[in-house]
Amino acid sequence: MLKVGLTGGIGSGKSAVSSALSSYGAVVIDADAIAREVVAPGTPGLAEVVSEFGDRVLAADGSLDRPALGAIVFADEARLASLNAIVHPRVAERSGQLMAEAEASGARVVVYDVPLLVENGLESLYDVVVVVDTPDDLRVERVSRDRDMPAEQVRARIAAQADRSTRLAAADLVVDNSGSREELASRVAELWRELLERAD
Ligand SMILES: CC(C)(COP(=O)(O)OP(=O)(O)OC[C@H]1O[C@@H](n2cnc3c(N)ncnc32)[C@H](O)[C@@H]1O)[C@@H](O)C(=O)NCCC(=O)NCCS
Ligand SMILES: Nc1ncnc2c1ncn2[C@@H]1O[C@H](COP(=O)(O)OP(=O)(O)OP(=O)(O)O)[C@@H](O)[C@H]1O
Repeated sequence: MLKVGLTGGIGSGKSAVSSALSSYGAVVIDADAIAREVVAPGTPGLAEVVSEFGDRVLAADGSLDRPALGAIVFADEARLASLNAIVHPRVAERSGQLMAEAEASGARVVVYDVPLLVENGLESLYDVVVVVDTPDDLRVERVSRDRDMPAEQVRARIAAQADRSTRLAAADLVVDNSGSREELASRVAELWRELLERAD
């Protein structure tokens, strides 16, 4: 099984790439989705987050108030490090389980979609590291256009992540997403051919 680490900063287009790879037949594991599961209502992860940050990060229904927590941690490096220390080990454990399940199921290519691959030094866990590369300004424009997130909050997250050259230095393959969605689709088709060759 070929293990692919797919990374890129906020709004680079990882989800678009991983959903196309999934339609070609890759098994996709999504770190952002796992990071939500491990702090779902009733989990020890959520209890730990509340004990660290207080009730102000709980919504009225008892779930995590993600915008409230985001506003705290992306304005303060030390607070972000505390959150990461709670969430990341749980994400690592769960994604390791899912990776093992993919292997047992006979998957040929598994793609781990993870924004913080470079930041967390995870390169050696993968046979191939794919970086989705999109200029910062375009990422700010796309995310603030498509999601309910003001441009300055997107910039705060960019500032909390590896810079472009650091991320590119870790790449075995790069997918340029500075063009249209159609251009991205044809680049992902090429990427899939390349991954299949490497899986043989
Ligand atoms: C702070 C939280 C609650 C904000 O939630 P929100 O729904 O607004 O964002 P979401 O989780 O969908 O993340 C969107 C994007 O923000 C960026 N981002 C998220 N967490 C981090 C982080 N710790 N460091 C840098 N960038 C981050 C990533 O590009 C991610 O794709 C949430 O991001 C979180 O719990 N982060 C810590 C866990 C984490 O590192 N997740 C990333 C993958 S493991
Ligand atoms: N080539 C493109 N042209 C225009 N919009 C795009 C293009 N590629 C992606 N987008 C849009 O940009 C936004 C960010 O893309 P996507 O959600 O795939 O990024 P991501 O890397 O998964 O982000 P995150 O790190 O926040 O999870 C989405 O709203 C998506 O629809």
